[in-house]
Amino acid sequence: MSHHRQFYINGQWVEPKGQGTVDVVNPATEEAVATIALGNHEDVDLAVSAARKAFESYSQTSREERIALLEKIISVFQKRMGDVAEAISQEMGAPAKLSKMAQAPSGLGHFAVALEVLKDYQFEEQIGNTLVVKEPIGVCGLITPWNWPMNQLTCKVAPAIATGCTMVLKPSEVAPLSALLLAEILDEAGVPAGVFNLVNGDGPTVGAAMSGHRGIDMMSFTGSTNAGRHVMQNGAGTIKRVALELGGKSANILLDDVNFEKMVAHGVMSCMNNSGQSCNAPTRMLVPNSRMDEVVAIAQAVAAKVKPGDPNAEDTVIGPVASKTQWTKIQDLITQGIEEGAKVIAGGPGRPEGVSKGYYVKPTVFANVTNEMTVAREEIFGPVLSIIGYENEDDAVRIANDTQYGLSGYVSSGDIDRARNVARRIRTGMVHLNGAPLDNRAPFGGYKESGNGREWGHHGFEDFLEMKSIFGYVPKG
Ligand SMILES: NC(=O)c1ccc[n+]([C@@H]2O[C@H](COP(=O)([O-])OP(=O)(O)OC[C@H]3O[C@@H](n4cnc5c(N)ncnc54)[C@H](O)[C@@H]3O)[C@@H](O)[C@H]2O)c1
Repeated sequence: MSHHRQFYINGQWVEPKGQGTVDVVNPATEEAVATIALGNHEDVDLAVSAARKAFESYSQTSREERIALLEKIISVFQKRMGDVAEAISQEMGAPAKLSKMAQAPSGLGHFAVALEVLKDYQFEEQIGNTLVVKEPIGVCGLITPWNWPMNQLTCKVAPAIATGCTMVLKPSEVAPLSALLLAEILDEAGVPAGVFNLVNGDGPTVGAAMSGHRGIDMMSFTGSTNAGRHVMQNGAGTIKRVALELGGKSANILLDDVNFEKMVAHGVMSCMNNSGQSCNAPTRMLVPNSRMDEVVAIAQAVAAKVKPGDPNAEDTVIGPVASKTQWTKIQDLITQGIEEGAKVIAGGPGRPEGVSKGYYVKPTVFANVTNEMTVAREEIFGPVLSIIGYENEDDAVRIANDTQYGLSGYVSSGDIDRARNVARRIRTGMVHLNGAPLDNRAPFGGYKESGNGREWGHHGFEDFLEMKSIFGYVPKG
């Protein structure tokens, strides 16, 4: 990648107007692996102008033309999979195996799904003598986080391209390498100039300039609930659509008839995966009070085997967390958990034994947590699990729903009907039954302060489309 300090605007790599720079730090080594430029409002203006101009023609392209374009993007992306995986590990510390098997493929997956959806998406609907048409919303502002960097980028970029929108992307300044690679991929695939534009920068400068921009019709934001609030506030002036995918504190309810050995282990591992840096991670494990001792013993044994290690080592299960800021925030929350009376049954504060470099966190499990404690309420975004006891099924549902968040939920039971029943009572945008995996053709998103948009699959097209009713459009013949 030779374009670290440049932005991709109107089909070209250009010098930034903003004067600032920031280092991209590999969290495993604490060493800078690249330096990127930080843009300003002038860079945003240039990118928005390019996107507005391109919208005139790109919004008029046919379904077939966009299908051909997505096919080309997929073939170039496949060629660059190795580079993508490597960039992700460098910028945010995911183990090489996770980058290769999950992080990079999830990015490609959204292009593949968008292609399939586009092939027979219903852009028009006849209602009596009215034709309802769904049209591209216009220029989209895309802002993404660092935790699943390529996945977050493509679940926005792919539907935007598929629906005929043009866009300005600001990726996370912590992990911008995936986005620079994506720009190279889209350029090689022949995406028309101005359809996709990339400006690097920080949230309060570039992110805010985008959110408030008159030339941007819609913002699609993924990140923390706090930053999402800013985007919504800044977007209010122009009444633009603001689609938000925000934080979570998802409950994992283990009903009393599960195989505890299996599902406690699954719950611990799902929480620790990606060093706990997934918005939908099952960070609150809800178990019957009567089984607490058994659960603690299993969780302790499982967590003890999760050794954080060098992302490049083949057997590494979890790497470091993404940044020093993140490491410090996690340490503070672990300390607060202890101060508030939660019992540490694995991990705890400080770096893992024998580690002196890198932003490594000990996989930490708290037991005897009450849902009022900070570790049960705040999104920690690290390998930290809180185990909370409940009295009965109603109590479990009450605790699961007693949170500002509503992203995901997890329910396990030996009786699938019981699990399905409980799933319907959980106020979240997604629920996993008995450890079922995600499905990238189904909507991903949250209730409450976890957001208001839905990404992935054909539902993910909707944020990028406007609806127009054409009355008197009498069907012919
Ligand atoms: N619901 C989801 O789909 C989903 C997926 C992944 C991550 N997340 C959430 O993302 C967060 C972790 O990512 P993060 O630390 O990068 O989050 P963050 O909110 O700090 O940053 C996310 C993005 O927002 C930008 N930003 C920050 N302040 C802004 C502002 N005032 N205006 C506009 N943009 C601004 C950042 O530069 C970055 O690009 C967690 O809360 C996690 O739950 C949610």
